[in-house]
Amino acid sequence: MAVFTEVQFGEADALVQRLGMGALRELRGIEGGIENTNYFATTESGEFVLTLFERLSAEQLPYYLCLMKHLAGAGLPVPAPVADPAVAPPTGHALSIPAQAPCELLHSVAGKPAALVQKLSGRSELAPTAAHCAELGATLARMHLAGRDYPRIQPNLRGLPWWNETAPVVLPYVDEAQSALLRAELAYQNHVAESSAYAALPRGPVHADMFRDNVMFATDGDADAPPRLTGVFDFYFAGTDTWLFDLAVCLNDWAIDLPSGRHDAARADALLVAYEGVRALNASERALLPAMLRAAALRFWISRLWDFHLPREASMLKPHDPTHFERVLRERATHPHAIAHVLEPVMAAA
Ligand SMILES: Nc1ncnc2c1ncn2[C@@H]1O[C@H](COP(=O)(O)OP(=O)(O)OP(=O)(O)O)[C@@H](O)[C@H]1O
Ligand SMILES: N[C@@H](CCO)C(=O)O
Repeated sequence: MAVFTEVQFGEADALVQRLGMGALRELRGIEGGIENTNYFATTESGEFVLTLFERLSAEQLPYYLCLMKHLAGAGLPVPAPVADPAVAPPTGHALSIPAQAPCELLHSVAGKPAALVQKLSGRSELAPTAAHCAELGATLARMHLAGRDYPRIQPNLRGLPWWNETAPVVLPYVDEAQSALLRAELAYQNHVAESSAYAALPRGPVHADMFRDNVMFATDGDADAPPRLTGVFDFYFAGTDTWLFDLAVCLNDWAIDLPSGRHDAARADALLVAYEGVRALNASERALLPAMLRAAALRFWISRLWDFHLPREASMLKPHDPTHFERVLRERATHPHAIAHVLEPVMAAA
């Protein structure tokens, strides 16, 4: 559980009242999450999540908050951030808006930038079936398409430049074999990023962290009804990147045998078929999927090593296990064609 910054009831109350949500009834620190401070806030008008951003700056945040608003407006199950009625939304094209311009979705609490978003109904499914993966795949593709007319651009701040910068910081903490793997994979990913096939990949705003614990499914249906995805949250690692990287992050988390790190073919197949039911992968994407699965494993191996060995103070914090993504990366690098068995049925269905 992570509450890095304690919020006084009175300060949260003042915020929700100013935003027109009525008086605050309850404020509860949230277990889970390692990046930001999160509280459930129940007010007279409903349930919300109050997030205080611990690392992201007020200049970076409008990209994420406006993206959530954009996707929610396009009908995606994404929590809409609550706007401050006293702050006028900026006018003109998003690219012409200075980063320091006031953002109606961004507030300040306990000296930190903060947002208030709708609380999603449902719960995360930590043991997903092929049916959950199909819901996820279709939603991911719809999100990619809905992001095409999102005008803001901000790089994925946990992309290749961050891996290059952070690897030397974590290398002193790993053993020789791990160090060799990390350095070799980084060299490979730098090489892939320079290729013309990589330059040709379609891109746009991507979530880049759509793990099982960032997605909700309905709990109100009968037990035999197919699962229904009710929400995607935690967009604070989003950025402009390739759609394929986003898909690879999802495959590595949703369609995997957790103990071994191997692909689960039935779940990977369901996820890809559903994704392609909304948007077909092109030839460059098919060719680079094995490389992006490795990239996605490397990204989370590095960030977990970083969080594990260089932790921050938090009153409630459980860092994730870095060795999981080391295992996934070894598996993807040793069996780059494992995903081909999954792509074949997708190709046949297309
Ligand atoms: N909009 C929301 N609706 C319902 N629950 C939410 C919402 N946002 C966050 N939560 C709850 O808060 C918990 C922590 O949130 P989150 O995953 O965003 O934490 P974080 O520290 O920002 O991110 P990370 O997953 O990167 O560690 C989630 O597991 C979920 O239970
Ligand atoms: N989803 C990430 C944590 C937040 O970035 C992980 O599992 O390492």
